[in-house]
Amino acid sequence: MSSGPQQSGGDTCVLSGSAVVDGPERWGALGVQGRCAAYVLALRPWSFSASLIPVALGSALAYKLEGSLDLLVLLVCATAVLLVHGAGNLVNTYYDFSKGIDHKKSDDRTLVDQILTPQDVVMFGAALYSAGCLCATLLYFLSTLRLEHLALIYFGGLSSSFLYTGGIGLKYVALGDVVILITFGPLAVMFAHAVQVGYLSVLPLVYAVPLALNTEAILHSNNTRDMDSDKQAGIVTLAILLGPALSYVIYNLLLFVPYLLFCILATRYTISMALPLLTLPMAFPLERQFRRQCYAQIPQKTAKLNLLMGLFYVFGIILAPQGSLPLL
Ligand SMILES: CC(C)=CCC/C(C)=C/CC/C(C)=C/CC/C(C)=C/COP(=O)(O)OP(=O)(O)O
Ligand SMILES: Cc1cc(O)c2ccccc2c1O
Repeated sequence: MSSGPQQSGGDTCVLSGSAVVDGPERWGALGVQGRCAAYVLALRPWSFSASLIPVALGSALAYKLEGSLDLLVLLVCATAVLLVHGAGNLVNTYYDFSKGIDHKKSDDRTLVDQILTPQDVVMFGAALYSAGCLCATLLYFLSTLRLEHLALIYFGGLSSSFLYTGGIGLKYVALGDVVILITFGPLAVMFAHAVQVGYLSVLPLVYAVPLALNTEAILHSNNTRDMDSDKQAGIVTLAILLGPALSYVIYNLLLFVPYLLFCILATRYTISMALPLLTLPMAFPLERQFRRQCYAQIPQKTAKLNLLMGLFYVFGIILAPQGSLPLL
């Protein structure tokens, strides 16, 4: 684990480093337990709330607006989405390593530090995709959603998770942000809603907007932090195209526009929509850290904010008086 001071933008940033790495000898010495921990950490579980919250949001909407909530369907749906997300993270680990993008100082050093072999990562990713497909099959039997609709959304999510870095590698041509905005927002929310109510609806897409923007803030801070090494590796991200100053503007928009939307919802519809505003005090230190270019832990801290903001958003929907939520 790296820790120490980093001079940046005239301020000193304290680096607390990634939680993943201790060195291959240590993992080897830990035996089966150590290998299991290596597999779990390779998934980068700190990011999982980004896919679980949209599932909670879609299910809360189904419960509140249609009165439908099946806990088993919710559990299987959350597992499917988590498995596809985890597999996407592994595909990202594999391709970033094979293209020489991950290095000794990267957030993800599973392959760089030989904690796992590329073969391990490929096998693990394939196992997660297979388990995800099993869950989708189970959902077909548990939900009344038509097969073609279920397959369309599920395989849309699965192919996005692969194509983010695999195949054409959308992340490498500055399209990663679009993939994240769509998959972690509208797609996952619509999926969770559709398996509960049994049909596709545009309403969850609209409710997904504030959450999707905040989730994209996680990725954008990640890409801003990695700007120099990504440039050296010859890939193009939105952060590289924009540069540090505009990237800061975009980060602020992604961080604060959702709060503006919650203010509008709270004043025009129901006060319970003001609940996510309770996380505003967590957003200001992130803005300051970004401005000082202390990027080290911003993605993880933004993910924490995303989890809390998302939870308050879901509670806000559940607590809203009947008939008070906008139906478009
Ligand atoms: C609707 C269904 C069934 C599923 C949706 C499930 C989801 C949310 C899938 C998205 C999977 C996906 C695109 C994963 C990629 C995650 C990601 C942004 C990894 C980070 O990549 P880097 O930008 O390389 O970050 P690092 O620098 O930390 O490696
Ligand atoms: C690993 C990782 C890293 C990220 O920066 C993410 C950002 C948004 C959503 C998911 C992410 C993720 O899984």
